Amino acid sequence: MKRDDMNPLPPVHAAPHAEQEDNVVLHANQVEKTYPNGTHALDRVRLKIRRGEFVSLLGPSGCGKSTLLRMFAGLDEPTAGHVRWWGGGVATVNTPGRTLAMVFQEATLMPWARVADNVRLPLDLAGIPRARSAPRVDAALDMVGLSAFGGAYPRELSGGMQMRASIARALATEPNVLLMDEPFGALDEFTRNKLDSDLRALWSQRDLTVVFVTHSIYEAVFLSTKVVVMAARPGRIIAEVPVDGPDVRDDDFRVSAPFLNHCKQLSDLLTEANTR
Ligand SMILES: Nc1ncnc2c1ncn2[C@@H]1O[C@H](COP(=O)(O)OP(=O)(O)OP(=O)(O)O)[C@@H](O)[C@H]1O
Repeated sequence: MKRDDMNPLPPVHAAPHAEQEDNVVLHANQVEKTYPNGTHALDRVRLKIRRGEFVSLLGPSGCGKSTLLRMFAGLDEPTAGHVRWWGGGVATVNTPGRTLAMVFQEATLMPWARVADNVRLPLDLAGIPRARSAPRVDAALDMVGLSAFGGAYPRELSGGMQMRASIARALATEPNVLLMDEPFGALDEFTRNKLDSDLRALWSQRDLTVVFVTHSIYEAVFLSTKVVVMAARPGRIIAEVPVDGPDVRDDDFRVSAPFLNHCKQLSDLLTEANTR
């Protein structure tokens, strides 16, 4: 028994409202990060992420992608500059309509707990009673195509299904912003493409802002409304590239001229920045 599809529905939201300042959800303003060991992980990073965008942070190992994502998650602080959430400080997060959830590279499921119990965990921790959390868990499992697996244990799922469960756990919190740190990096290419397609479809159905860390040019172009290109030593942003693609993206998009042109453009940018 295996259903490896996130629930396909028609898209409900259009392009991000890029021109409107009040739609800025996350703002890194001249953010610097130097770790205590002296590593200069981020150099004067300026980035605005607006409501409804799907933004990928793309760059080689060590360019500070995870560091920046962790700052957006409120898990780390800049050594200079500041991060703003919906125009305010970190206390703005977790107020109504302003919630974040994070998905990590590892699924990090509790092996002794059934999938539904794993997905319910953040709701239990938030003290939400079972009567209210149960429909949210069911809805989240349905969104990622795991309705039939709520009673299974993580070991009974494939790697791709475990990542779906991890995404469901984040979605159960009904986040406005989903922060994803290379969630499909450990999966085979076929499964990764499938999950990318389903994630893109899921995003297009919801009022969701996504920030997605990846090393993969192809994945970044397929998923994103905008790709933020980073370089290392020190970690910095070298370009922001809006992706010109259809709202509904399928395998045809992966071989289309705009897709291939964007891949070439990003490859050139990365090569230039990282061979200096
Ligand atoms: N806690 C830490 N202490 C010291 N240095 C750190 C710490 N975390 C990250 N670094 C360093 O900061 C730099 C940026 O790391 P970061 O993990 O943000 O990069 P990344 O682009 O996400 O890399 P990868 O793609 O390999 O995950 C790297 O040189 C890394 O070694």
